[in-house]
Amino acid sequence: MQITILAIGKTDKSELEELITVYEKRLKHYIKFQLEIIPDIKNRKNLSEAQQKEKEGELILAQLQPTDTLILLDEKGKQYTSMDFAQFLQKKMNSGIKSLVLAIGGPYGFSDAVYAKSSGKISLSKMTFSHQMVRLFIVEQIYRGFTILRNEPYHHQ
Ligand SMILES: C[S@@+](CC[C@H](N)C(=O)[O-])C[C@H]1O[C@@H](n2cnc3c(N)ncnc32)[C@H](O)[C@@H]1O
Repeated sequence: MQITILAIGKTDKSELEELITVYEKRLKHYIKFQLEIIPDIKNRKNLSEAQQKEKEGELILAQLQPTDTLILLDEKGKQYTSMDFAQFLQKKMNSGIKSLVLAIGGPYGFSDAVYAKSSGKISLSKMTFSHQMVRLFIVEQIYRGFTILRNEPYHHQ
């Protein structure tokens, strides 16, 4: 299985980005992994919030392959402990799917079309985080999940 984090927004040279790269590199020892960034829409000042969400939704859906299983990072989604999230990853691998795509939305979240295409929603907290922080948190949790599955000394209960 391959895991892709699909995110709307900018890449920048912030300290967060550096940390994301650290976990990205670590994760690649366990699984095929990629972070795919869809650049911000240009001229979005002319768009209403609904129009921007719609357009971002089209860009997200255009990236998907028929073999992708799409899960959304969404504050209204299901919350997991890290142990349960590790089991979630294991179950996805056991199910034989080729590709798990974890999507992070833009400033106004996901369009209805994206929700309709998704197979589930995961919440990292009831609080709202910036898309950049969500990138870091999810990549660290995926890494943590694999260390749990391998019984490696990273996660302590
Ligand atoms: C700035 S937030 C958008 C918030 C927007 N009000 C919404 O309804 O989703 C940008 C993206 O970060 C992700 N995100 C933010 N907080 C999250 C959380 N607590 N759990 C999971 N994903 C989150 C979601 O993918 C969201 O679309």
